[in-house]
Amino acid sequence: MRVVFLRHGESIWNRQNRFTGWTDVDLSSRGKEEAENAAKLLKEAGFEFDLAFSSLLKRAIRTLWIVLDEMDLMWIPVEKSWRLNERHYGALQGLNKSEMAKKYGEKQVLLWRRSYDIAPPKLDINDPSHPRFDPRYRNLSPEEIPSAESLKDTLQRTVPYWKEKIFPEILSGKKVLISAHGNSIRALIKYIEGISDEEIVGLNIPTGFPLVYDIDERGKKLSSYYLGDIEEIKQAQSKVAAQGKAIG
Ligand SMILES: O=C(O)[C@@H](CO)OP(=O)(O)O
Repeated sequence: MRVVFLRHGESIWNRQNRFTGWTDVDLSSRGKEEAENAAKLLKEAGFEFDLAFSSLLKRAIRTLWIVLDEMDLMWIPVEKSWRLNERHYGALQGLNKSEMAKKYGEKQVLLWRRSYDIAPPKLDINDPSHPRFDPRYRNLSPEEIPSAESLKDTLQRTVPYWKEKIFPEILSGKKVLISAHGNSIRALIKYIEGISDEEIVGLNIPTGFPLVYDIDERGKKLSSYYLGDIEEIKQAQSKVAAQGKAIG
């Protein structure tokens, strides 16, 4: 059994190196090209899909639209859920990662960005950008609506969705594509691979490269690989890691 994860193409705030989280920022023009390229890679490798999942954020949705359009698969069912959203970056949303590293140190920024159980400072509950004011989250209970999330919090909402909605479809033989975000994908991979809390710090997902997982009937990893040029992918991963450096 197989599933493909795709982190959305570069967003406007990725380009500006700002913490994004649940802020609904669109793709940059480069991000759109990355999505087109992802579709090309999938087509060239002979992939087909019966069903797709995405978050409720337009950078993942538009990436999926572009991929499905390029693959002539716009007709397949798509299920969107807040559970696949990026982790909520709390009060850091909108701030520049490199400037935060200058102000608080690279170590602190690494803890905020990549540690398993440290959550960033909370977004004020009365801040107009708080998700409780956003109609797309109106069906969530107050306990489900975050003001900030650690990777652990993100895992606690993505894994139940994987178990209840996504994995049963894969088990029934469907070919599934998941368009999501750096940290919602990290959370799912942590679960699928059984990566330790310490090791997860080193995992960075680049934008726009399809990530293929072959899994067993328990949903655990057999093997995984990216589609695309290995050197380009490594470079893109290092670039993501370096966004927390105090340079520039
Ligand atoms: O800002 C964000 O929402 C995420 C993804 O772009 O960033 P990071 O890689 O720092 O977790």
